[in-house]
Amino acid sequence: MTNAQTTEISEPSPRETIANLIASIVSEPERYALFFDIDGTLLDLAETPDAIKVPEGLTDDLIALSAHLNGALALVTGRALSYADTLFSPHRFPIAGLHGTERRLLDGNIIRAEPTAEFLEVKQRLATLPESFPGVLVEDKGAAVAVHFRQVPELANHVGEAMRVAIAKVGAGYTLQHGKMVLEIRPDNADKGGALEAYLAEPPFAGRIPIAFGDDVTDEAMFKLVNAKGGKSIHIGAPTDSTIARKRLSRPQAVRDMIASIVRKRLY
Ligand SMILES: O=P(O)(O)OC[C@H]1O[C@H](O[C@H]2O[C@H](CO)[C@@H](O)[C@H](O)[C@H]2O)[C@H](O)[C@@H](O)[C@@H]1O
Ligand SMILES: [Mg+2]
Repeated sequence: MTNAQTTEISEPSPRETIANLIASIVSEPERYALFFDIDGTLLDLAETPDAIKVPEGLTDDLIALSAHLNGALALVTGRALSYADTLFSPHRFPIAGLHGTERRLLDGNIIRAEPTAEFLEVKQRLATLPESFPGVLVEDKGAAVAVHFRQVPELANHVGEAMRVAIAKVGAGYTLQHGKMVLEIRPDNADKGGALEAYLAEPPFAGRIPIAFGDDVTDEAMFKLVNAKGGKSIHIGAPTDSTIARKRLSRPQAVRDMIASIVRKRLY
């Protein structure tokens, strides 16, 4: 039977939960480290990798939020680090690219994966895939390669088959990464969880509670680490999406609104 007491101790609504989190980050910034995925989290998804838009004001808001956190804000993306840098240029955020395979260190040096000869050969062959499958798009990311079929979803099975053949040819040291209308071959020696762990071992991130935002399969590794560390994992997407994240925002605009809200509350 429901009574007044059960009502009082009921869980806060998702909106209240996010509002409480915003209030905590505003009032106690020294407690938190924030980690953002890029595509589908900070930025709306687009038809092709190069068609994404960084909304006006987002870079400034991220810079302000980073300053509020004394620098404890990093981007953790499947994009190549060098490409991710261009999105927020000339600012240089701490960034882990290629799903954690590349990472800029505090001193500015970048840890990178060295592609094997086998990988480079396979990448070259994959570049010709659009000749057999028009509409498929091959994204050369240096030490990784992505094959997109967002514009030709009916070719998903053909891309899957081509990528299974390709990964078998590449051999050890690489893995097949699933994503949104994309399959990638990337080094298997790292993931986004490992990137977070590495950041959390360094100042200004060390000793802080991690909060991670992500929308895709690759972000589950960050959520796993964050959940284990008692942090906050926030999935961007529908309530029916399969995720181990414990909180949810519906779309990238909601993430941008949350960032703007922290920044404005801090300024006023
Ligand atoms: O980890 P992320 O920052 O989310 O990067 C994941 C992949 O994002 C990009 O592909 C996705 O976004 C494209 C642009 O919106 C979209 O056209 C594509 O269908 C998505 O899969 C990027 O191109 C990949 O390299 C990233 O791994
Ligand atoms: Mg994403």
